[in-house]
Amino acid sequence: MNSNNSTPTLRVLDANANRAAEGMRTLEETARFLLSAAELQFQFKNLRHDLSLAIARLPRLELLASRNTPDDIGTKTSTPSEQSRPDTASLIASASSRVQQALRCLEEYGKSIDVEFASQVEQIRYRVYDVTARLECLSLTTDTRRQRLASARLYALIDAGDGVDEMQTRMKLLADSGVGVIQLRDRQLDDRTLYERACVGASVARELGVLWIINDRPDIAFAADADGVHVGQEELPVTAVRRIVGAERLIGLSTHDMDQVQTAMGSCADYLGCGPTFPSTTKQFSSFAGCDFLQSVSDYFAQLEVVPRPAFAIGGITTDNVQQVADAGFDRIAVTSGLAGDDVTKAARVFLETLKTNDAPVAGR
Ligand SMILES: Cc1ncc(COP(=O)(O)OP(=O)(O)O)c(N)n1
Ligand SMILES: Cc1ncsc1CCOP(=O)(O)O
Ligand SMILES: [Mg+2]
Repeated sequence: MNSNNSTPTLRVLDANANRAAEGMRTLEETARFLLSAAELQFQFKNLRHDLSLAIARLPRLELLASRNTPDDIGTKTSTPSEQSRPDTASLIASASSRVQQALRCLEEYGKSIDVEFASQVEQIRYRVYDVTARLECLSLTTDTRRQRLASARLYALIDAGDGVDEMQTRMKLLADSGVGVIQLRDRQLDDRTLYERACVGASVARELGVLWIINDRPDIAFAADADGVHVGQEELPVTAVRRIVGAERLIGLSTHDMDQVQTAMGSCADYLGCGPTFPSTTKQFSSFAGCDFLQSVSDYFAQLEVVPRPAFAIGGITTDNVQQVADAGFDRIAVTSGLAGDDVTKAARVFLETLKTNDAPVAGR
């Protein structure tokens, strides 16, 4: 091919090499900063590197000389969907499709210039299929966790019970009764047993379709592939917890006053525990934030311009006093003993019915 004939081909190659590299960089940054997916980030980095090696086979000077951006009619056209990127999953899907299309163009047009170049690009394209699918799956799982959290009204805290079977039976009963989130809170277990129970619970929770949260221990939540971790004000700060558990897992944070709630709203916590509301048989307290605190949280959330985080009232909540929680504007609760008795199904029904009939402005929507 003489140089005049090859100029349009080189323009296609130049434009698509840039498009593919830009798209890969977008996906790499998404893996790194939004999803904390180190292995996928590494894969995209390798792909970018291998693409540059393949491009290096093309005549660089001629490629640059063929570039004519001002006259490129394609730079002036964009579709409405290019202007809006609603969520991470759509951003990934759109960047993946751009990269794949660009690689296909490189492959087809590259054949006329260098067959080995086309074959290297083909291999890169296959790897891109795999890595982008994994990234998209990861982001969809992440979004699903937050969506499931947003629709949860009942959150149960359990200990590990007398054995795996008992824990599993309890989890099933809770899930069947309408509980959306279950937390493993057991301060008696050694680390090894806690980890093993966390692993079993993670797989049981997946089957039951409930979220599985580990109390206090981001390391165990991550290692056991739980859905998240819950931490208190005296434990690791949520920024440090986020570094351990990654972007896709949920982080819950306990709050006891309005300063803590406001700080939490500026943090990367996914949900709040608000309390203690009433005296509890599960944990001793010398003072109580009470329903006044819950009411202040509801009032504060109602005047926010941003969407508040889901907030669960906690501490001594029973079927006898849950109406007071609802009256304070909450429609989410986290409960241990109130869902540990013989008739869990009945208690859960009363809780859900009381919270549902709440007409007051609701915290966390
Ligand atoms: C949903 C939820 N809210 C609050 C807590 C309490 O956490 P913390 O203050 O760290 O106290 P301990 O549970 O660690 O004793 C919670 N666990 N879950
Ligand atoms: C862990 C915790 N943090 C505040 S209250 C509480 C205990 C919740 O259990 P219960 O519902 O039995 O009071
Ligand atoms: Mg704690």
